[in-house]
Amino acid sequence: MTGTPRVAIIMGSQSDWPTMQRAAEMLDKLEVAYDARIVSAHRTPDRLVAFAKGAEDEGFKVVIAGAGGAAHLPGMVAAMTHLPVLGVPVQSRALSGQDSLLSIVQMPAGIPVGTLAIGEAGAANAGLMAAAILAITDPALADRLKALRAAQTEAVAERPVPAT
Ligand SMILES: Nc1c(C(=O)O)ncn1[C@@H]1O[C@H](COP(=O)(O)O)[C@@H](O)[C@H]1O
Repeated sequence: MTGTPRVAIIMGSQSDWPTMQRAAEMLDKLEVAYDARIVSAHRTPDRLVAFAKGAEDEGFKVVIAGAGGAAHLPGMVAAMTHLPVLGVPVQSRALSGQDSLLSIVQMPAGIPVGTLAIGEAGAANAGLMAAAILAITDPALADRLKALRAAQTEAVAERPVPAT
């Protein structure tokens, strides 16, 4: 997707990309430019601070942050930017993503993270949510969002195909 990226997709590790790719695919479908980066509160704290403090100046309007386990990334980014931050709990092996979910969703009042569902569905919905936020001031994108939803509705059969 060309154009200045309006959405930043950040993730704590390369291992999160198969999940976070669902957000990227949704934004591709909706023709929304994004930039995907690996940023970790734990392993690359300086990169985290530089990203979060500079995100607005870079032209981003929404941040999607995915992390697993002790998922401090979304909350730490939210602490350092006024941009809306959408958190995606990546499914962890040890605790199936319950740890990721709880560490992202339980923010103290004053620093919000819009938390999505665990795993790929959450990542896809984060892409949709980011697009919906941008669509408030972008009528062409709003039309593309409506068309995508209509196509999704159209694709649902009224009756199930008999099991073989
Ligand atoms: N939760 C975080 C953060 C963070 O919150 O900053 N940085 C990495 N991680 C997570 O560690 C998990 C395991 O990472 P590795 O697969 O690299 O060992 C990943 O799901 C990542 O998001």
